[in-house]
Amino acid sequence: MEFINVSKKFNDLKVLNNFNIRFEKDKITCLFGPSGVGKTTIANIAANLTEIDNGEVKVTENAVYSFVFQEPRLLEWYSVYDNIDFVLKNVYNSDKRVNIIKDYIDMVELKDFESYKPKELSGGMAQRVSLARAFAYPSNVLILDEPFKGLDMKLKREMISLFKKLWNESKRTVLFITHDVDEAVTLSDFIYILNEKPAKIIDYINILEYNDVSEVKYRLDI
Ligand SMILES: Nc1ncnc2c1ncn2[C@@H]1O[C@H](COP(=O)(O)OP(=O)(O)OP(=O)(O)O)[C@@H](O)[C@H]1O
Repeated sequence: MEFINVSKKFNDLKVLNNFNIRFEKDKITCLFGPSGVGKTTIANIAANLTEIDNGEVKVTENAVYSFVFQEPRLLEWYSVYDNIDFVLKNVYNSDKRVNIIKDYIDMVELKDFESYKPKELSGGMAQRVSLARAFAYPSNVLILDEPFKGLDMKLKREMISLFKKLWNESKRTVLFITHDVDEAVTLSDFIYILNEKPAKIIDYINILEYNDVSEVKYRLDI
């Protein structure tokens, strides 16, 4: 997926001006940078949720998207099971759905909670449902917009390793937005460091080129 000379303004605010970026297929690419720099705007353009003013966005053919946000965004009146079922209704027949949903509920270790409603879950459990829902959906592009923000350190580490497990079993092109150095270094294959307005890529890191993550952390410590 690639942006070529993309420009986007909100009223008088130029968020992107002739902006170029590339997201590799089935890799995790991180957009790292301060609040307001345009990370969510880039993800929304990639997902075709925001129109651009100028330029070109080349998207994988048959791109299908799923999302995980900071808030789990579950349907309050539905159970854990039904929240996942809801997004799969138009995709699979009921027999197939049952198997997929059970598998994913199992993978996020919520087997005993499938009939619980979101308000009966902890924040971490609710976020696990939203991860399961995003992976259960047959997307090939996954957008993670600060999905671990607000979780304590222990929960964050658990969620990151759970994410890796799910992703290793079912790889997709991931756009991962974060402000958090540890998250960026632990999860990403590639990191774009953004700054300035309109947004500029001030550094690009291929994590695979590093044996020592402390060097990457140093580069992210801007
Ligand atoms: N729909 C919109 N209408 C007007 N302004 C917008 C809109 N969406 C984003 N903006 C503005 O564009 C700029 C970039 O916003 P964006 O949400 O992309 O930044 P971000 O890097 O994702 O920030 P954060 O890390 O805080 O989520 C901000 O100044 C924001 O106020």
